Amino acid sequence: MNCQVMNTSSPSPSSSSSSRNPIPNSPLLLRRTVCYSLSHKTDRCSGVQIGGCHKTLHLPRNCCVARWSDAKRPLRYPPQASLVASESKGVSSIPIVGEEKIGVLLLNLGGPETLDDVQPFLFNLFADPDIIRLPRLFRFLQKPLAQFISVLRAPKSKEGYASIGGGSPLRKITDAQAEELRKSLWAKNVPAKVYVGMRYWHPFTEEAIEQIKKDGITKLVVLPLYPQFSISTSGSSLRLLESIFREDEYLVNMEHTVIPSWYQREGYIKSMADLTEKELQTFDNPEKVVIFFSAHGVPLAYVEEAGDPYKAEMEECVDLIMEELEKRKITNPYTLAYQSRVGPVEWLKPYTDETIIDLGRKGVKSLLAVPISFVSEHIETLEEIDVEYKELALKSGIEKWGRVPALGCEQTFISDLADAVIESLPYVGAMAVSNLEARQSLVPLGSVEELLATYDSQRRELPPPVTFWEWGWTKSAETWNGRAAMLAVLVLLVLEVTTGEGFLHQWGVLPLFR
Ligand SMILES: C=CC1=C(C)c2cc3[nH]c(cc4nc(cc5[nH]c(cc1n2)c(C)c5CCC(=O)O)C(CCC(=O)O)=C4C)c(C)c3C=C
Ligand SMILES: [Fe+2]
Repeated sequence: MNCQVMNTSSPSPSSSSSSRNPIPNSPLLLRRTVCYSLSHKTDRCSGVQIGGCHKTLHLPRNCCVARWSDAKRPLRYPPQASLVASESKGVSSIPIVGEEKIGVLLLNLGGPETLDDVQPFLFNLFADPDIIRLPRLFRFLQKPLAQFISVLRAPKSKEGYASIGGGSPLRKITDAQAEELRKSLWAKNVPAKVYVGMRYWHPFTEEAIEQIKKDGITKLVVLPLYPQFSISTSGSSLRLLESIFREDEYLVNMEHTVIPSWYQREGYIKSMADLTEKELQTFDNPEKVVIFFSAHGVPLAYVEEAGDPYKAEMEECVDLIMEELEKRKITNPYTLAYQSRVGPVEWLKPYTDETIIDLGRKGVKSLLAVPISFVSEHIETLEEIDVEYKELALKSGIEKWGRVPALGCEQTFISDLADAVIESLPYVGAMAVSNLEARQSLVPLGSVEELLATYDSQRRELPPPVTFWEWGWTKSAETWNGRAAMLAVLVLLVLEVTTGEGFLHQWGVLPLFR
């Protein structure tokens, strides 16, 4: 990990080119061009489009949209001397530029810090309606269901966390990133305080917001630490923020903007290419290595039914990294697959495990895994990729396995995040910048409410991505077993709630409110 992990208390301040060579028969071959239709088509839509264009995003008329290149014009801030709080003097009061107090809120997932945290962490995760969205009629079952699934999943998850040292490194890494971002902003003459708000574990988003209020922040930039946008990650955190903002007079009046995704930023792409290039050099024949992008999956329905831009952003992100590598005369074969699926429903394909086996079968001997959906080391890089997928690859005939580290506090990356924050400042509180043609992200920069209105506005039901048990020998049998199990448990839960008797009452899970 390239972070100097700090023990800060929290919330802490803080195109296709013919020379490129995708794997033969890889699904990526058919999905080279990311296409999205707005009221104006963008350049990217002029490429070859095979395999179906993903959903149209309908933007609200007054949607706040920023153009990175526009926003790159230098911003005029008062010189360092006019700052009220000077970092070097160790003054702990909040930095003020003019009358404004600038804050940056980093949103992240959070992870259990000890094995005892695992089950309650899982409860928080499964209680999130953006992870399990129950039919309206069954919404009242969200918490008992979350309790049930978390208790059942905890032993398996605990094993994983035990194998990476007894807890998730996420908090420490995110705190360190926050501190580096703060330093970078100050170095660029933008004195801002940086906060960390986690979705499912400490420091919770609510805690960060309390601190932001206490500090009297007047302008807030919300920056999810996920390069690509998904309903299940950034979307979920923004949904939570929306509800917190709506109920609070201070927050309603505080100006803010959101940077919903930033996978297309030059600094991020260059940093990913740098790390990949470096790691390729550890192989005997670097040019023969297959670059294997592995992204965290989401259930297919998120993309196909709810309009999640995640898959499109992921594919475009891979394209951009490969384009950058190509500029450096690196034209290795590459592919993209999705990992970490949970439960019986269909997730984004191709799956990482199946793709590894397939590549082995095709005679690939060297593989470099690139985790691409997350910027910190976490359980899915340290355990799933480094241990499980490596083992699978070696069994499948792959002889040399490598893995690109997560970005962590890599300097170019952090500096670019600071630039993203600075470029977004003119849009804090701004409305109705409607240059759609210039829009470079599939999800526009904007305020929380506007942003959430651009996708998933109907919040349709999503099939639960998890089930309680699986058996059977075929995928289809597992699917139906899972659905039957789900239905059975729902019926049991309904009976419990209506009769006041049953196994959840025996375990003390119900009633929820005593
Ligand atoms: C972009 C990243 C992520 C997406 C998309 C995502 C969707 C998603 N995740 C689950 C279920 C679980 N995720 C778990 C851990 C976890 N997830 C991400 C990132 C994304 N999740 C990270 C970084 C982590 C690890 C945090 C850490 O502690 O290091 C877990 C818990 C671990 C386990 O038991 O496997 C679950 C469960 C779903 C269902 C989902 C989409 C709907
Ligand atoms: Fe996850």
